Amino acid sequence: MAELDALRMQLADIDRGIMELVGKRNAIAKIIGERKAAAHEEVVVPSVETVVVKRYVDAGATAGVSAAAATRIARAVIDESVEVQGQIPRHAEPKKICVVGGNGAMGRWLSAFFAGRGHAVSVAVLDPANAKYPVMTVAEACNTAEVIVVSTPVTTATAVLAEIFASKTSALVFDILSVKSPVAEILGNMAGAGMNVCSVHPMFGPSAPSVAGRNVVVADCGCPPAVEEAAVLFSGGTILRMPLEEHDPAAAYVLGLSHAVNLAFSEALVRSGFSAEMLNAVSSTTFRKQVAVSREVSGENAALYYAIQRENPYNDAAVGHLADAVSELRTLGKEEFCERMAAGAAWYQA
Ligand SMILES: O=C(O)C(=O)C[C@]1(C(=O)O)C=C[C@@H](O)C=C1
Repeated sequence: MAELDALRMQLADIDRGIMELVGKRNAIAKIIGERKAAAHEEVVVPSVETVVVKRYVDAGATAGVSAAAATRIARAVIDESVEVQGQIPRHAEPKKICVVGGNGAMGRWLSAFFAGRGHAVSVAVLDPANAKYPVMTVAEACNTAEVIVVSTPVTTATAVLAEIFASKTSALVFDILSVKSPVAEILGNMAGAGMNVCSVHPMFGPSAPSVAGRNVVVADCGCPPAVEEAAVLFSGGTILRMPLEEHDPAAAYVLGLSHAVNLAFSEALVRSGFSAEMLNAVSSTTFRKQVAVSREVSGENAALYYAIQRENPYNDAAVGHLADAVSELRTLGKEEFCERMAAGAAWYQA
């Protein structure tokens, strides 16, 4: 026992040393982050990350650490420096920004995010008593705000955009909907009428600690300068510029399909009659990973997830591929099964 205790104390010393080193690494990452913030550069640099991961794997090989563990450790320290860099305030030219729907989960996230960057944030909300920022109406925002963010559910976004359209405001206007088809026409009409409008989709939820390392789609609906103006507001994130019509076909896979897989997985578990406790006790590696994702998905905003399944017209095809693939899996011969598995592996490699 005494021997084990002594060995554990040695490990404790090493663990503290590792944390000290990670802290030193964070401090350097912070300085790099400050330089990036000043230059409005993205936090994540994938080419550098590849070099860093390789460095860990190579050093691990010399030190007797498996490549898998070295990769996980590399990812953990890189993710940590991305979060550190994400907390660094980015000083943009301060703007008067009104978040319509500022009491919703993403509305609150955006309000805090913009306020944290020194912008003057106001909100247009149905329940002013619960607002955390000064409240104004959409009409007032059209007269006074420099940026109007439509962060309402898809069901009300068109009416809000119509009111903004009618005002002919000169403000930068964008929505943050997960599905763009229902608003594509009005956004195009607004741009056609010379308004400063684009469409943004932060590819993360309201629990994100910062925009660093997270994808933000900034879609062009006919006014390219609006895309650049909106991109600056999200500087530090990984900005993906695309034409608006390309958003929903891709979102059908990165949102619709991946949600459907996880919802169906949870549904199958509910139908199984087994308890979570029982299956977790016998879990395999794949089951454990899948449960972690599906469990998180099952706790998300159901109304939003319903809209993502139903409002994107491209979803049917994406989820249709899933339904076909699952039903065919049950009858495929061995050879075809192996071919399809190989085709899947090749798709990821490409
Ligand atoms: O080299 C940088 O630019 C860093 O910010 C450091 C670092 C790292 O932790 O190694 C972090 C984030 C980048 O994506 C790449 C590398």
